[in-house]
Amino acid sequence: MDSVKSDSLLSLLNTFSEIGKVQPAGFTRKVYDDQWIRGQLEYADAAKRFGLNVFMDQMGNVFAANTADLNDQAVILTGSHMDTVEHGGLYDGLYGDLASLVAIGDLFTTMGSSTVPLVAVSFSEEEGSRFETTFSGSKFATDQFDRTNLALLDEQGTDFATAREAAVKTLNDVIQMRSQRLHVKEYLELHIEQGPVLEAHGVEVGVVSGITGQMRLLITVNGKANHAGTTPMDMRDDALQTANAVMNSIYKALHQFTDLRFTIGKLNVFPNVTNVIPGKVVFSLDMRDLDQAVLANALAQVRSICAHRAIDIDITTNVQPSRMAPELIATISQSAAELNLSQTAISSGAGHDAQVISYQIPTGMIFVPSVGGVSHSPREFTKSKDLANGLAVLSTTLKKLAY
Ligand SMILES: NC(=O)NC(NC(N)=O)C(=O)[O-]
Ligand SMILES: [Zn+2]
Ligand SMILES: [Zn+2]
Repeated sequence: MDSVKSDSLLSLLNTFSEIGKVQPAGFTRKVYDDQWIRGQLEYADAAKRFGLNVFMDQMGNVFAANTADLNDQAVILTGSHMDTVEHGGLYDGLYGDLASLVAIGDLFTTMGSSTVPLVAVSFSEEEGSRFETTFSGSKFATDQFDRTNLALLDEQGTDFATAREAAVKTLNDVIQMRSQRLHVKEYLELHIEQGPVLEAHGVEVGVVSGITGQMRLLITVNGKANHAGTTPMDMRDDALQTANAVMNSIYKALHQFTDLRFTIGKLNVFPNVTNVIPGKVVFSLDMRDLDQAVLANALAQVRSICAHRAIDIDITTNVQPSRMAPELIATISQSAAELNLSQTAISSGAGHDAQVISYQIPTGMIFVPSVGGVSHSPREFTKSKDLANGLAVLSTTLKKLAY
């Protein structure tokens, strides 16, 4: 595999190792914040250096095409997301984001225009780390975005619409707006595995077969805030005590499922003061399974645990499991074989833009190993050799599909 491509990728990753860097370690680029804007601008600059044609949409998704003249043509789209979780790693999203750009830029430099136009994309948001909505970039690009999400507030009380407008305006000073939706024929996404399977089996490339369904709930337990010293124990309505009982029942009930993965990862206590009985508790519940019926059953159990109490359940994410397109699985697999890389079929327990896009457009995904299976952590790491392998598979696949 040629080193020019992987050198460009490593040098771009190096540039981005300053964008959104936080102390003591890791990266935080939440959608529309200053570091996110910096990232999208840097992405656009890199795309221009490759001679690609850069444009954006109203959501702040940034695109780079290998032709200036797209019109209505069906294109092949490839990319990932610019946003991170709070204190995330360098590679989640950004790897596929930058590798797509390098792959298309390099093919354009060495082979010129393609028969089917190639477009790289840096999606605005996938993680749901600023607002309680996920995949808003890829959903917008495929007309699946629910506009009621524009009213969602972040923790500082800024709404989605206002944050978006300001960021998009800044980007639009240097990136041209294209209001016409792209006509996408096929979508490809390269991503780190974020789990331990490839490394454990000593396999270089994962050809993704499907992506788990995902349901995220916000559960609000209501009680009555009152004085910690004067309110007798049998006369209080302590929201945290109720939440604690409910969480324990949820752990117990959901542990009965065989494959379900569930996490209570967020807990907010109000007013969160030592000498005040908690008046309200909000906690998250993230549930994943490849079988939608299992998720529906788990949800029913959670609802029954919460019934007859002052509890509200808000479903903030509900994405169906998805299958990658057989013909793209075959092409990716063939590319890996031609490059003499070891490969395996793998399903994804993480959600991806590829997931929501696959509901509408034939989609394929490529994974490379994550050291120690660590992700959503500053300790996330993928070796340069594996980064280069993934890029080579993506590039070979794009060449087969578009030239
Ligand atoms: N690739 C990801 O880390 N995705 C994450 N984010 C979404 N939106 O699924 C997740 O939680 O799995
Ligand atoms: Zn992630
Ligand atoms: Zn990701």
